[in-house]
Amino acid sequence: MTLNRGDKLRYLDKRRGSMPFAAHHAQQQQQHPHRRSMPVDERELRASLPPSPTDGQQLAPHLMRCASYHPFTEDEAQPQSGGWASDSSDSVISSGSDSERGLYKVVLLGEHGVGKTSLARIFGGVEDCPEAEEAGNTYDRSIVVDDEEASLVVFDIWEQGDNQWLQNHCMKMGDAYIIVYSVTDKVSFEKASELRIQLRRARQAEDIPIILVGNKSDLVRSREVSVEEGRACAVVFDCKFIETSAALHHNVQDLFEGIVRQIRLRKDSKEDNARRMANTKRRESISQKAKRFLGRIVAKNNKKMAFKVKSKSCHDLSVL
Ligand SMILES: Nc1nc2c(ncn2[C@@H]2O[C@H](COP(=O)(O)OP(=O)(O)OP(=O)(O)O)[C@@H](O)[C@H]2O)c(=O)[nH]1
Repeated sequence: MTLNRGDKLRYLDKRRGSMPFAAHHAQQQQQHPHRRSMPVDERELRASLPPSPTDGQQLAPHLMRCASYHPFTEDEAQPQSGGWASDSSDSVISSGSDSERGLYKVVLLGEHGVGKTSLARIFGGVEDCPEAEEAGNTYDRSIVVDDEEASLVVFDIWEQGDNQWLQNHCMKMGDAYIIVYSVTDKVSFEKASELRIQLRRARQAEDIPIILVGNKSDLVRSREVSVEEGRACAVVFDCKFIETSAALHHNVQDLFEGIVRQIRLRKDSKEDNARRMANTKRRESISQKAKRFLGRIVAKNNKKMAFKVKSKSCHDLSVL
């Protein structure tokens, strides 16, 4: 959706229904769409974070309803109960970050017209709804991936141009990022690389899940970016890669499931590392420490090998 500059923020006060991916679409249409409200301006957007998830009412075997978000008004300096209210009345407020509570913020980045909104609307299940144009720019829902529920809030608020505050905010707020380009537009592909660099700068020490998405793969005749170029870019920028077609709903579900898997894999490996470090520190002798040190040097020399392995795995969204 191409909006005039400023439109995206202006739309933030609108409400958005949550519905399923295509496979469940017909079934979901009969159910009540879940709605959420968004902040009206920058002040409220700032105040609105972080929300907390509380509810997951079953909508379909694969997709579930997610908690509603209520932005704070000026008079509400901090929400009494965490800023989220579930559709059911029994909101439970817990301490800890959103990601600790299993709510993940996924931010879409990319040039104008590459298909960010189309992908987000498919995720939100509202692409064919008459209210889609009226709706806001965030899409929240819970999805079941590998038999485990995860709640995602997908933010389609990125704006190219000179809204520095919004851009900085986008770069900092995400638990995961989807950088979209159009395979029919080389400039958008180059922009995707720039965005990856910007993101790396903004989140230097962090290992955030990022998926590079080549959208519009259905437009075969006007393709300007090959699959190989996309994959090579993902390897260089150390992120995952997938081609999608929002028009055909191709790979869109895999994309959002993939982002959940990438988030989980990092979370698991962080926990494993912490556990391993604690154990190692306790037991490690000097000779073992020396071995580990040498191991690291050898690993550095094997970078070329690592590159090859990575290029094979960058399209596999279920591994690190
Ligand atoms: N053929 C084809 N068209 C697509 C696809 N995805 C999006 N489009 C079309 O491309 C145009 C732009 O799509 P949007 O989803 O609005 O793109 P956007 O990135 O949100 O654009 P901005 O809101 O301007 O940043 C629309 O006309 C879409 O229908 C796709 O996979 N295939």
